[in-house]
Amino acid sequence: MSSLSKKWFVIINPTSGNGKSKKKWPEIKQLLELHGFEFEFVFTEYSGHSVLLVQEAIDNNFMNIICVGGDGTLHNIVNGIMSQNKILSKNIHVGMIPIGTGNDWVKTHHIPMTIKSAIETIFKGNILTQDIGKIELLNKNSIPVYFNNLAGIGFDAYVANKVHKYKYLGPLAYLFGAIIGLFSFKKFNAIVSVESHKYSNKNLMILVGLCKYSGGGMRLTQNPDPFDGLFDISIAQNLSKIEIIKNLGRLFNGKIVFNKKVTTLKAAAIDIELIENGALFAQADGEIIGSGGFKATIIPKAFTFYC
Ligand SMILES: Nc1ncnc2c1ncn2[C@@H]1O[C@H](COP(=O)(O)OP(=O)(O)OP(=O)(O)O)[C@@H](O)[C@H]1O
Repeated sequence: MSSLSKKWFVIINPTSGNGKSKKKWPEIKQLLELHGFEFEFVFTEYSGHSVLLVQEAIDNNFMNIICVGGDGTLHNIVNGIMSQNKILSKNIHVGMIPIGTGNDWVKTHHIPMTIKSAIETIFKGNILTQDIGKIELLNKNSIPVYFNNLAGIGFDAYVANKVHKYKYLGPLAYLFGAIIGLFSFKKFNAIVSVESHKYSNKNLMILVGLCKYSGGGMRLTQNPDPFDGLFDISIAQNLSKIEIIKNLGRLFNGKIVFNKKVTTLKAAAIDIELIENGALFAQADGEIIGSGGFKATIIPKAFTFYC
C-alpha cells in the first residue's frame, strides 16, 4: 500500500451517530494499527471544531485525513480544506469511516458502511475527485461555506434544524422530523436566477445538489453527478401538506422530481433571493449555515476522497 509512507490525521467526532463514534474508536484505532497506518488522532471538542483541526493539520504538512463521523463532520473537514491556501484542495485526500446518523454522502460513492470495509477501502488507496459547491449568504458579510453533498433553503433546512432532537431514532430521524415539521413550516416567496432565467414562485424548498442522497436517504434532485461541473437543482413549489404526505415514498425513490410542482435544472451557479421571510434557514450538507437567500457556485474537481 502506497499509504504506508503517508502520515494520516484522524478526526473523530465523539457525538456522531448519537455517540457511536466514541464507543467504536478503540476498535477503529486497533484496525488502523493492524493495517499499518501511521497516524495522529484528535477528538473534536465542539461543533465546527473540525474546520480548525484540518487547517492546523494541513499547516503541519498532513495531506491525508480520515473522518470518523457523519455528514456534518465531513462537511466541516471539507470546509477546513477549502478555506486554506497552503495546498491545492484536490491534493488533500480524505478517507471516510461513516459513523453518522444519515450517512448520506457515502451512499452516492458506495463507500462501505461497516468499519472494517471502510478502512480496507482507504487502505487500498483508490481515489476520486468530485466537485464542491461554494455558498455566499446574501444577508451578511459572511465567509463562504463549502458543501460536498447538497445545500438548500426552506423546508429541508427547517427539518435539519429540528432533526438533532430525534437523532436517537437513527436514519428515521429525518423522516420523523419532516413529518413533524410539515405542520409548522410556512412556504416562502423567492426569485431564483439560473443562467438568464428567473423563476418567481411560492416554494416549499429549493435544493442545490451535487450527490444523490440527503435527509437519511431521500432523493430530492433528479440526476446529480458529482463529477460533471454542474449542480442538480430542484425547485419544489407550492406542494400542500396532503400532497407531501401522499408523496412520502417518492421522496425516497427519487420520483418526487416528476411532480408537476417540482422544477429541475442543471447549472453551474444559482442565486436565490427571498422576497419576504429573510430569516428562513439555509443548510449545507445538513448543517445550518445561517439564514436568508444565497448565491451558490460550483468549483469543479476540488475534493479528493478514498473510495
Ligand atoms: N465535540 C462535539 N460536541 C458537540 N457537537 C459536535 C462535536 N464535534 C462535532 N460536533 C457537531 O456534531 C454535529 C453532527 O455531526 P455528524 O453530522 O458527523 O453526526 P450525525 O449528525 O450523527 O450524522 P449525519 O449528519 O450523517 O446524520 C456536527 O454539526 C458537528 O459540528
